Amino acid sequence: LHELLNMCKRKKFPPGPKGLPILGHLHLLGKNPHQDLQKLAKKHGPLMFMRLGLVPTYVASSVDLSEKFFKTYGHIFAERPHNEAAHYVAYGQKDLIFSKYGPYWRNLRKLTTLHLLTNQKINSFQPMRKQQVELMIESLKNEARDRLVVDLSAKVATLSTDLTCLMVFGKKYMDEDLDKRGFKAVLQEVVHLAVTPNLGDFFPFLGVIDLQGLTRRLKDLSKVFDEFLEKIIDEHVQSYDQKQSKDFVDILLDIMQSGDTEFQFDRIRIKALLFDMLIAATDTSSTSIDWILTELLRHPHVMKKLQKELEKVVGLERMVKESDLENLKYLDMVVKEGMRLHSVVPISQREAREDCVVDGFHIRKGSRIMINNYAVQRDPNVWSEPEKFLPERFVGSSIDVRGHHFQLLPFSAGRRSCPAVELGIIIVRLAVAQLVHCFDWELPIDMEPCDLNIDEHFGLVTSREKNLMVIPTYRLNQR
Ligand code: HEM
Repeated sequence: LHELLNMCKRKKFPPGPKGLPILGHLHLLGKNPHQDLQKLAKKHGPLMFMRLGLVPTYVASSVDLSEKFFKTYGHIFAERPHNEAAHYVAYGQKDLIFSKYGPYWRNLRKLTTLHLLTNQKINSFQPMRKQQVELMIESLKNEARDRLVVDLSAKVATLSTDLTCLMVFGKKYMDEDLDKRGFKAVLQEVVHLAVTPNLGDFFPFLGVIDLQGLTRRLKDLSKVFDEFLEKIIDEHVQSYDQKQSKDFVDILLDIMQSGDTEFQFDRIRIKALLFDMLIAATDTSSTSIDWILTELLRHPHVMKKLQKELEKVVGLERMVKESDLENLKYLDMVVKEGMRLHSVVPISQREAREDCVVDGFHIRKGSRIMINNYAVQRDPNVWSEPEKFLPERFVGSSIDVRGHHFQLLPFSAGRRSCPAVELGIIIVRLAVAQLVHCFDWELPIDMEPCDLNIDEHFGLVTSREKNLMVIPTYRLNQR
């Protein structure tokens, strides 16, 4: 406390770039803020102070600081920053992703991990995953026969949406089901709006004025979504007794009807959680798969080595099964290395719940913290040749993606990290293994591996800017 009082008096801020009046440092952040912040950190140091509009912001870019913010002082930095959009789309933040840190969030997180994301539940969806991955392979096989250039990003996105819908709702939703704009389009617009920098987030007094018209669009979209979720819940209530296997809606209805929760759990809260599952599960998985395949295409010798491992463990007579995954050690390294170079959530944002001192610098309650996972995963002090795709760096290493190693953060770490790591990892490994095992992949004519574009598009998840276009050739022995 004594140290804190002294700090307050001296107001010692970490170094940082020079800011402008009013805007602060907002003008320094371009379309890929994680890359801009990494460059600035090289100049100003691993802990920087900036002002985004009126919001004091601390940017952490080293492994040491990621451990401090996620773990050592994790209880102080467990809050998500104010987000205008979340208020409208996530039922007044009654969901898990955007809810305020505290007993309500804790109960909801417990409910999610104890009832929806258990190993037993994840295993119960194994036949469904098998079937959906096989459908994707079957459709690619047809295109391979005609030597077509396929939009692999779109295929993987469809797979991911279908897997999510079947797990959460028990059935697939087609484009026209949600609204005339289409299911995927509406989902994407919600996700887009949820991360569009809203002036109200940086200049709270502008929130009410709604200069960008975002609030209008958000209200409109949340209404479309709400009607859709209402319909789904009604359908589930009607077909309640005839169900063999339970999807997430059935499980949540069970919990609501049992009345066993330590907190009020009603229809609004069910809808809020369903909303979360849709936006948290879909693009994260498909984008991770997309990036890993991109790196494999850019590094044909790694692709070959992975195919050799698959030939040895699985053989060319059949497709990959989930039970093979634990024996695919090189696959595990390829997945980790792809996720290290392309974190789909490159910046974890938090808000300080109390005053705190980190590395001798005073951080005031309410300040924003940006942990630049992208910079941490390329920190030259812990990663040699950090810009290179080298799966072999994980040979003999115990580093994994579960949030205990603060240099590798694809699912983030600490209290607000991903509660679905096990599920996410299974989906990513299975899809990558199956695609690499079943096909040889070529780039369209005249394109060398090194020409393959790796430009990023920052959003709620950071994806490839352009879809991945490739030519598959089926490689398993046909019976
Ligand atoms: C490869 C797939 C996935 C990746 C890479 C991923 C990544 C992440 C990351 C990085 C975060 C934390 C963001 C932060 O630090 O602020 C997160 C949070 C979250 N994820 Fe995932 N995720 C994946 C799949 C899933 C799936 C399949 C689900 C649900 C079925 C899910 C549900 C959630 C939820 C609910 C949160 C918020 C937790 C909270 O605030 O307490 N994720 N995810």
